[in-house]
Amino acid sequence: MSISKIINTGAEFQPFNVANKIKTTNWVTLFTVFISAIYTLLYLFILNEVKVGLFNLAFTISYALGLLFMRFRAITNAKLWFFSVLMLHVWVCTNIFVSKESGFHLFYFLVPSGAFLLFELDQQKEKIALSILATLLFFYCENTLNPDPLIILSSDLNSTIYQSVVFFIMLELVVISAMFNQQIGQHEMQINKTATTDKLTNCLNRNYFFEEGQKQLEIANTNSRPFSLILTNLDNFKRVNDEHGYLVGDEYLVYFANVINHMCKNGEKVGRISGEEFVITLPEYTKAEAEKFANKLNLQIENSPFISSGNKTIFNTISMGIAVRNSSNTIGELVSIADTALFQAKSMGVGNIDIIEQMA
Ligand SMILES: Nc1nc2c(ncn2[C@@H]2O[C@H](COP(=O)(O)OP(=O)(O)OP(=O)(O)O)[C@@H](O)[C@H]2O)c(=O)[nH]1
Repeated sequence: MSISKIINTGAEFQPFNVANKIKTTNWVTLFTVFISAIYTLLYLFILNEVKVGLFNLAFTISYALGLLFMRFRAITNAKLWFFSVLMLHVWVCTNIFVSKESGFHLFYFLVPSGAFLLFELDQQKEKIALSILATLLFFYCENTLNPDPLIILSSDLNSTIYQSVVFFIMLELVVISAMFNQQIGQHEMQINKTATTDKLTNCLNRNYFFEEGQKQLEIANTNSRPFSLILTNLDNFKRVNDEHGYLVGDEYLVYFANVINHMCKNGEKVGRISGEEFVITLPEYTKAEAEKFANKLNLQIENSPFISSGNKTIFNTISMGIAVRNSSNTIGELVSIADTALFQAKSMGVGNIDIIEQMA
């Protein structure tokens, strides 16, 4: 089983934020299995303490069992299991295997930050309960002498183990912080995408298109450069839905958006401003160039029928209205002019283009 498969255990088909936390939990679990395995090897092969080594191996396996909970989608239980095993393990190390001089109980410091990283935002009870429990256990271990440890360590070995504990805590803190940063970054990207993009076609959504289009238009207005805009409308799209079903209609919209996007290589912005209406900004395009672009798009759609995933062939046409900037417009005004042109194109039948050039 590959590492990425283990990391993704239980995350399949989960919403983005839940999947993120599951993957992080699986990472932390794997990392802890790795650290615990190192101590198992230390007990078995350096200290020659077979009984303690086997005990520690049982804890190492117990951490890994958390992945089984994930596999069966018991997500909260998997997280609670992880922290329970961790706290019990630290307690056994400090109070049975060796003594507090080893510093094993410092691992309790990781519990609050780990709990806040791994549990969901609304799982306050779990986070607070685990943090309080870890604090209490830390003070219990700190103030309890273990007069009869299973392994009596020299002060040098105690010091080595103490330093290894501090090292692993630092390492885990770095890993936890890096994951935290990554989670925040991914969430920001996701929020940004949702706020700006049309989910079906990946074109700009209506609001963001108007923002971006306005920026482009202001540059053109300031520098008195050509600027055109095309409003496209699929002809008789209702019939596509009615004849082939809504899902095929969706596929057609994605196909249409891809055709437009493939033609846009010079900073044009493509937005989906309503169900079957797309709008394209054409910075630096004169009237003739905009017309050429529209004709090319028209031909592309008319000459290449769309074949759906269920092998349905759809021939369709588009109508377009073009607005050409000739004075200081807002993007809203240009879309509205293009809409008038589109209305005129539609009134002539299907597959037509009409163009309105603003007088200066
Ligand atoms: N599949 C799918 N259909 C959509 C979506 N958004 C809008 N529609 C459909 O688009 C169709 C638009 O219908 P109309 O406004 O009558 O347009 P039309 O059939 O293209 O007619 P004309 O524009 O006059 O050529 C309706 O059937 C809507 O349900 C979408 O996201 N997916």
